[in-house]
Amino acid sequence: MGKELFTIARIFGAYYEIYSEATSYALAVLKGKLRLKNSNERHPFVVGDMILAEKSSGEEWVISERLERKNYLTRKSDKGDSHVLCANLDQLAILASCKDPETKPGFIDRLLAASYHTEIPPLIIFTKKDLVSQEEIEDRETYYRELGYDVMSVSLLSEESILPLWEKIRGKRTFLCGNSGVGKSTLMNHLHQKTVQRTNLVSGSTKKGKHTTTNSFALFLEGNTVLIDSPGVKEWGILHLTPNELWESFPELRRVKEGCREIYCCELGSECPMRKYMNETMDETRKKSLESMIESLENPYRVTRRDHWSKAVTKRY
Ligand SMILES: Nc1nc2c(ncn2[C@@H]2O[C@H](COP(=O)(O)OP(=O)(O)OP(=O)(O)O)[C@@H](O)[C@H]2O)c(=O)[nH]1
Repeated sequence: MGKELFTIARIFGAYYEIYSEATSYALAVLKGKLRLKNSNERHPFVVGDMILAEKSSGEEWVISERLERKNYLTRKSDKGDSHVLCANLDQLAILASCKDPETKPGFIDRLLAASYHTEIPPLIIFTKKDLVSQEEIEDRETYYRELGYDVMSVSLLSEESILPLWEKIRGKRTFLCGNSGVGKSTLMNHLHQKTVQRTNLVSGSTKKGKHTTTNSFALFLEGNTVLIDSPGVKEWGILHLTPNELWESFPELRRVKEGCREIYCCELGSECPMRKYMNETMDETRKKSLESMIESLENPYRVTRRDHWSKAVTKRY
C-alpha cells in the first residue's frame, strides 16, 4: 500500500489525527525526525498541514513527509520565536460578537493587519446580531465594508443565518478566530448539524465567555469545506510585522501611499502622506487601533504579556 495524502486535523502530543476523504479520520505518528527547511519551527506540524502517510505493518499510520505550505498564520512572541497556528488557509473568519461579550474594534483591526501580509483574505462575521438593533448591525457592517472588507452578521440562535454563512465558507478552508465566547463552537455545531463541541454559557457576572475550546482542530464538511476552530484569544500579536508592513495593512492608508516619497518616510517622521492622513483624516477608532499596534511594535514585552491564548478550563466533547 502506497502513501496517502492527508490533512492534519488535530494534534494530541505525539499523536496526530489526520483526515482524507478516502480514509476519513485516523490516528498517526511521526517516526524519526522530519527534515524541515526551517529548523526554527517548534513543532513539525500544525492543523491544516498536508502530509503523506502510509500504513506500517502494525496497521499504524506513519507520517513521512509534510508538503510545502501554501500559507500559514503566525504570531510572534516577545522572545522572538514565531508560533505557527495553522496552515493552508483560504480564508480567515474573524468572529466579532456584537454583545456579551462585545468584541473591541482594536481586536478586529489587529487581525485584519495580521492577515493582510499572509494574503489570507479576511471575512468579518458579526455574531449575536439578535442582541442589538438592526441599525447598529448596519452601521457595523457599513464601517468595514467601506474599508473594502467582506462582512456579514449572523444570529446563531436561528436557522436563517446558516444558508448565507454556508455560501461564504463552502469549498474553502476557513480558520475561525475570535475572543472567547463569541460563538465559534456554536457556529461549528450548526454547520455540522450535530454537537461536535460543547458550547459553554457566558459568565453572568462578566459577560465574558467561559473558556471551552482547548486547541485548534479541523472539521471536514461536504464539498471540500473545512472549518478550523481555535481557542478564544484575548489579543492578537502583530510582532511579526515590520512598522512599514503595519502601515500598509490599513487599506485607507494604502490608498494614500502612492504619494509617499520614499519607502520608509513614515518611519522617518517626514511629511509622509500616510502619517498625515492618520493625523488629520483617519477615523478615530481606526487611528487608536493603529497607534496601539505601533506601540506594540515599539514596546513588545508590555503587550505580549496579554498576548497568550486564553487558558481553557473545560473539556471538549
Ligand atoms: N444570543 C446569542 N447567543 C449566542 C449566539 N451564538 C452563540 N451564542 C451563545 O454564546 C455562548 C458562547 O458561545 P460558544 O460557541 O461557546 O463560544 P466560543 O467562541 O466557542 O468560545 P470559546 O470556546 O471559549 O472560544 C453560548 O452560550 C452560546 O449559546 C448568537 O448568535 N446569539
